Amino acid sequence: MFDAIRRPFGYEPVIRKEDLKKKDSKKSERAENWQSTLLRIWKLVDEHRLLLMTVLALVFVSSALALLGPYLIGYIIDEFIVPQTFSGMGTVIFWLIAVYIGHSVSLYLQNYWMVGIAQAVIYRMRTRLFEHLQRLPVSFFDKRQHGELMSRMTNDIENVSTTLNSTFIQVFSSILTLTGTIIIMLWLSPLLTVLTLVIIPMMYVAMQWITKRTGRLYKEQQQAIGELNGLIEESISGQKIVKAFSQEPRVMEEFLVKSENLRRTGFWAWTFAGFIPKVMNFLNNGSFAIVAGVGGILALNGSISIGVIVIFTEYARQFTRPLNDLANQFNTVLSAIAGAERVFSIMGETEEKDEIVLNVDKKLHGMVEFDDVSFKYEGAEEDWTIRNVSFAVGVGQTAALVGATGAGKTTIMQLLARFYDAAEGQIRLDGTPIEAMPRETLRKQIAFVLQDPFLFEETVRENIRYGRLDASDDEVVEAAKRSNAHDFIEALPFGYDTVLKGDGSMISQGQKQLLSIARALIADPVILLLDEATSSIDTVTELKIQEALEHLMSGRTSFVIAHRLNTVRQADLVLVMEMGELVEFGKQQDLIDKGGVYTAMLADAKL
Ligand SMILES: Nc1ncnc2c1ncn2[C@@H]1O[C@H](COP(=O)(O)OP(=O)(O)OP(=O)(O)O)[C@@H](O)[C@H]1O
Repeated sequence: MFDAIRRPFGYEPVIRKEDLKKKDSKKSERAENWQSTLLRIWKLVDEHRLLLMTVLALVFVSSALALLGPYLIGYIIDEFIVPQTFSGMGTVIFWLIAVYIGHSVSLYLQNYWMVGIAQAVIYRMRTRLFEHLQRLPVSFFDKRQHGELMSRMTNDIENVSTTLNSTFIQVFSSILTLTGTIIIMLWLSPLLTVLTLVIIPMMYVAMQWITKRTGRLYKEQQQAIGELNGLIEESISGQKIVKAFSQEPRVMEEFLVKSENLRRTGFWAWTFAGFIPKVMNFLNNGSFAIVAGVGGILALNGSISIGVIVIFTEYARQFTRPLNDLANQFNTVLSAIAGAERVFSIMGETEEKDEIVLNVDKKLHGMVEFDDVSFKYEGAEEDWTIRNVSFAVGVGQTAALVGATGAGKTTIMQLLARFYDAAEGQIRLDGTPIEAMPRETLRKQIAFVLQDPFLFEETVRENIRYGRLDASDDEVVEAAKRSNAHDFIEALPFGYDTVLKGDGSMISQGQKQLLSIARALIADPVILLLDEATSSIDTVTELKIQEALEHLMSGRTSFVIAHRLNTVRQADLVLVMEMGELVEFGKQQDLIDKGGVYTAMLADAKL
């Protein structure tokens, strides 16, 4: 595992046989996606058609001027310098200067407008991706590392941005310059043209060899970056857990493995990419030597002029430069297309949609019914996570969910909030199936108070207001008072304006709970989903939380994942879960009288 440390420069090719097989089997799929990815990028760019046409016209002008420059130099040599007659040379030099100035101005303008188009396109892409992420179901986030998604939002979009900013113009101008150069060269000397073009097949073979490797390596490198970012993100956000379990060496070990993987893929990707200009330069110089040598002999014969040799050597240089550019840009384009492909694939993920939507404008009261509900998480090994669960909780009642860990208590709550949809059966709120309600309507009726509530890096005030964004400052304070959070908030350095850093790590677990109760209070939901804290909180805070919860729960239908006997005692109903099934359901006293699973749990002191 620590090979990377022992063998810091022990580079070896990363392409293993099994990887080759894996990638090859995906080849056809990749090619298909490429076309549609390019088409989708094009559609975004095409929205700026007029400006794009202007840019293309300017590229045309600048390419033509780039060809005209060397031609005028050759003309000056042949017409004025060789015959030593200088009259009229000033005018041609004036035009030569004008050509170069025109060339620069058109380059500047095309760049200015293209960057404008590129930034607008990237802005839209980023916004659409982010909007789409907001609408994706919870199950989508279950399957992906946060770092990987971050990488889509940042690296991949950035790669597309680079390509659009500069590569697009370069590719187009390279193609124009190449075509123009070949036409003028053929017109001046077909023989020298053939000699100049001899290098093209060589370049092609070299390019093929290199790009075959770099494309694959770039993809591997992007993947390695995503994995490493994921690990870094996890280890920073879970930093306390890492420390609490003294897992620093393991995290370091994992980091080293992933970092080593990135070093290896990065090394080979950049090494192969770095070959391209070197090989091109070598071939370029060879071609230059051939043109100069053979051109010299032809000039001695008198079959061509000195000016033509100068034009050819200039063109030979200008000729390989666009080829060089094309080769260089190839990698950027490859990684941009691969990035765009990944971005579009996320955009292609199915959003949470409200299919059969009834307009629920009546005031909801909070009667919850589960009717033979079964559900299984995607990729879960068991047949069912929740199986044939049926129960009814009346308006304003409190139901305590009890059961061993993994029994399915949280899943029941997540199904009720429609984070996931039941596979079978029906969940109803006030008699209306929840699938028939817009998710937003449903979720506005529900508030969560979790064990470890998520707080944003915002002021205390805004964290509470998160429950209902249009709540006034007075309402925020009122909610804080009713949830016993007001006193501790007032004692914070800036009171309600104190910014909570790093997910509220500066306040205690109990205080976090109080804030989350205030947030739920301000949302004024019909249904409450609570996960009772298991962590030990000091008695005073515990009492404050209890009191705040009583305020919060009064008059609302509440589901509590109960960890304390006292909570179950106070509940109207108890749901006993065992391996995804509702094994007992009823009043606590009735369950005790029955002497079943719940009684056994009490006897085993599981509560
Ligand atoms: N996102 C998920 N993807 C796949 N399986 C999951 C997912 N979330 C939970 N599970 C599995 O579903 C089962 C029920 O989990 P659930 O969280 O509902 O249990 P729980 O009773 O709330 O447990 P706990 O008291 O530990 O919170 C468990 O086996 C769990 O591993």
